[in-house]
Amino acid sequence: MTEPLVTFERVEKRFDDFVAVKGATLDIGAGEFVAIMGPSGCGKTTTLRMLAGLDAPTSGTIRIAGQVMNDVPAHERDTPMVWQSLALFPFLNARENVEFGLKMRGVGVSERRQRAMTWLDRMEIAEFAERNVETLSGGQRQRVALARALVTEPKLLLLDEPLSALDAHLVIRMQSVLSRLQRELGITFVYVTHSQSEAFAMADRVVIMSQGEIAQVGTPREVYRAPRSRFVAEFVGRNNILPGEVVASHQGMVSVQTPLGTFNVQGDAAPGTSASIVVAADMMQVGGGENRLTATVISEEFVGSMVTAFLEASDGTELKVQVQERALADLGLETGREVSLGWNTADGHLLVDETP
Ligand SMILES: Nc1ncnc2c1ncn2[C@@H]1O[C@H](COP(=O)(O)OP(=O)(O)OP(=O)(O)O)[C@@H](O)[C@H]1O
Repeated sequence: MTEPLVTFERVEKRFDDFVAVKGATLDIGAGEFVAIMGPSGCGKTTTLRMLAGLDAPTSGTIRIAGQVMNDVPAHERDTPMVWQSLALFPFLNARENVEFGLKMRGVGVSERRQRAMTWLDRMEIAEFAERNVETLSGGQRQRVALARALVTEPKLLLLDEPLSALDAHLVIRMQSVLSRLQRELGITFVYVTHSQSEAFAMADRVVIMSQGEIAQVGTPREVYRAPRSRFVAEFVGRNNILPGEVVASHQGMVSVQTPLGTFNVQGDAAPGTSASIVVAADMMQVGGGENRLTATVISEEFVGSMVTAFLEASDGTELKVQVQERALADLGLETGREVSLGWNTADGHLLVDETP
């Protein structure tokens, strides 16, 4: 990582007796796009609000560019926040909304007008500059909000579910706008979202939170292919999780005995250890693979050109296989059919149970 722009050191936030964020330790590099994700109530927004200066940590230290920020109020920071509800001024037009932050900083009329227009142009909405924001579409308003946040050229932009009110097709469009903008400007983005696809599509690294704690930090690929806990394995993507016990261990390879059979996986754990094998749905094969089991097709879910087939093994374990829609018939993945599933040992991931 480049020199961290943001550091959280054992940050805790309490609301009376309730601990919303616990012991958060995290570095965010300058120019990084970091997504914070996790289930509702896990502490994502509280983490972002502490970065914005809207909430102060109860303990621990937050630094931005090396400076301790714990008690620096929002208006003395250069950390604008964009969120779903936008908070544009309804009585101002698009340009005036964008100019607002510059006006507050005492930038003169002609300079602020010119800077606002530059940003509206960059966001491809210059033609709507003089329109009242109430008359703009959701996507156009979101671009005004982004232009307003970026016109002061901050080093750090905070985004809280900024696309959640938009239609699906606009979300995809805005994702590419945001990604391009972030790369071109080299601004650090911290982006809170419920949506795994949004986080994975844009972020360099994702932070997965659970009940106020950081469960894992890594690239989308790392958290998807090598989840560190059952929580992360279940939260991220369509993983098959086969719990069991290590029965043999030899030179970086272990055998895990599960109710569905004994399977090999790369890793290290002593015999007797409780562990699971995690296999991503797109690594599961129909009628192939070094580790095999049988299961019955229960249902199918279509997402674009991909299909996820849900199956049930003899002991009731739910399994998932992701395949191309056009391969579905050839693979015989029809509801009610019993099929052989398998995966190659190198495609499995060992998850040693956390000690309670
Ligand atoms: N001002 C407050 N007073 C009391 N409790 C609060 C306050 N703000 C947040 N909380 C609690 O802290 C927890 C974390 O809230 P937070 O808004 O950070 O969650 P989140 O992960 O962003 O959730 P969501 O995805 O639903 O927005 C929640 O249980 C919430 O009720």
